[in-house]
Amino acid sequence: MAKPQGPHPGLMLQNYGIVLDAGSSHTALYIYAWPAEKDNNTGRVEQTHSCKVKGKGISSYASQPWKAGESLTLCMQEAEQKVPNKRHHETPLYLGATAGMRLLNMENSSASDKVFQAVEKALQKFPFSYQGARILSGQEEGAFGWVTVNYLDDLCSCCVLTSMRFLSPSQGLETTGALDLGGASTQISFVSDNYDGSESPSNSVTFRLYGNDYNLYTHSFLCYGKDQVLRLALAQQTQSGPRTILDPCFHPGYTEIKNYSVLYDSPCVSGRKPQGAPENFTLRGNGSFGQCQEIVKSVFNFTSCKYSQCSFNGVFQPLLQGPFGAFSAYYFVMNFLNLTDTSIPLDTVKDKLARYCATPWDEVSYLAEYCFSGTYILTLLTEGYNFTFPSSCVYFQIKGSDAGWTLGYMLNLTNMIPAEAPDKPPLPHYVWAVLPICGKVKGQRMLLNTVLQITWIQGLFRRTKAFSQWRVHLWLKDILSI
Ligand SMILES: O=P(O)(O)OP(=O)(O)OP(=O)(O)OC[C@H]1O[C@@H](n2cnc3c(O)ncnc32)[C@H](O)[C@@H]1O
Ligand SMILES: [Ca+2]
Repeated sequence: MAKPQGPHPGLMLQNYGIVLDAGSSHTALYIYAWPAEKDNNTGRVEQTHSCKVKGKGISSYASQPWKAGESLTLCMQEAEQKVPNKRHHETPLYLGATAGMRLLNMENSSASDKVFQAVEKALQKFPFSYQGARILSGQEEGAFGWVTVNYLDDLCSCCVLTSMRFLSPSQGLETTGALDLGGASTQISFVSDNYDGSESPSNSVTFRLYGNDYNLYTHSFLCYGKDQVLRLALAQQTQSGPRTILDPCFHPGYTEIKNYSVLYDSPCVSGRKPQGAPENFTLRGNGSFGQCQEIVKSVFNFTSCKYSQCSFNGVFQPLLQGPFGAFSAYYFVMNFLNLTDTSIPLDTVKDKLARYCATPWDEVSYLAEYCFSGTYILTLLTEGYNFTFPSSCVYFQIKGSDAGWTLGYMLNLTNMIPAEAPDKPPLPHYVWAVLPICGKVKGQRMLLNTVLQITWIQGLFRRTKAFSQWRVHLWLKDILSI
């Protein structure tokens, strides 16, 4: 007699979840799917589709809020096509806004409310199970980015660190830090063995792993995303209200007329607008990496630190402990500049960047900001966070599914982080590049048992209503096969 056949794998019932990442520079929609038939949602979550919303981020529609809602329509229609009809009503739909809306809310909270009303109205027209739109705190953005990176956790499958990640004699696993560089803010999140969270509780997310308490350190620097930091650097150079500046972060021969009001129209710089400045100034590039780095350094404050150690601006940061996955603009910029090659030492990276910055504008001719952005990233990593290449490991995502806070956010809100070890690899394989060299990782290694389970997220999360229900079971890939 023929054996009864199970369902064809292609016909397996899937559950879906949709998250809209309303960033400062643009909005992106992500669809995630996981097998519906698994008990307790233990199947692996995969990103099945993404859609980049045309136009700028929703915070740019402050003066025409209805357009913020309209801007989402095409991607939402695409989502309607991609999620099977019969799953629409059960598919949760979330929108999380980050630094652009944080800034708008600081500047004009009623404008921010109107944008949210317009967005809600637009999203509720679709047949999904709408679960709300809100601004994420910087800590949430950092912590969910970290959850995503560690959930994906395919980080080292293609790089030299594979064996290093399982170094401990007791077969422990080291978690992976997360570095996110957006347009308006930047996040750093990692677990450091010698950090118990007491020195700076606002940077601490405490969680319990198999009977042991661990602390995630996370900090979000508002105004230190790459677009806002460019404003900070330009504000630095226009304090006397000049008509022309010679900017070393732009290519020789580059010229642009900049409007003072537009430049200073952001809470990151608005308090510093020079009195009596003319309407416009002319920015002329002179392409000097060294001088550019001096300007970029001047937007960091290294003078005050009331803790045992700080990154910058008086913000506590424990001893770095890697590896780290760097995504968003870290990847866009370093990939564009061809600087993700694992074998390039830091000095060579600097030489290459110096040559790029010095390239005349008529030989580059588009995308003027990469000299500035590359210089900012190197300065942020080495001077801001104190990465000591080549003794630290930073990986730039170079392909595969998108890393970011959205997956971690959805896993949390749907109580979906699996309670059992995954039975297949997570999202399609990540490929990461190492910059510049993966060497000895500083600090002790975190020792975990064969199964890593995050249960209660306490500390910061316990203090916020959104997290009062947080119960996470995070199983990291490969652990059972160690
Ligand atoms: O996190 P926040 O600060 O809210 O901002 P965001 O979410 O909009 O920020 P992104 O990571 O999407 O983008 C960061 C920067 O990279 C730029 N960027 C976004 N997508 C890009 C791409 O595909 N190629 C090159 N640059 C990109 C974008 O203009 C921003 O300056
Ligand atoms: Ca972002």
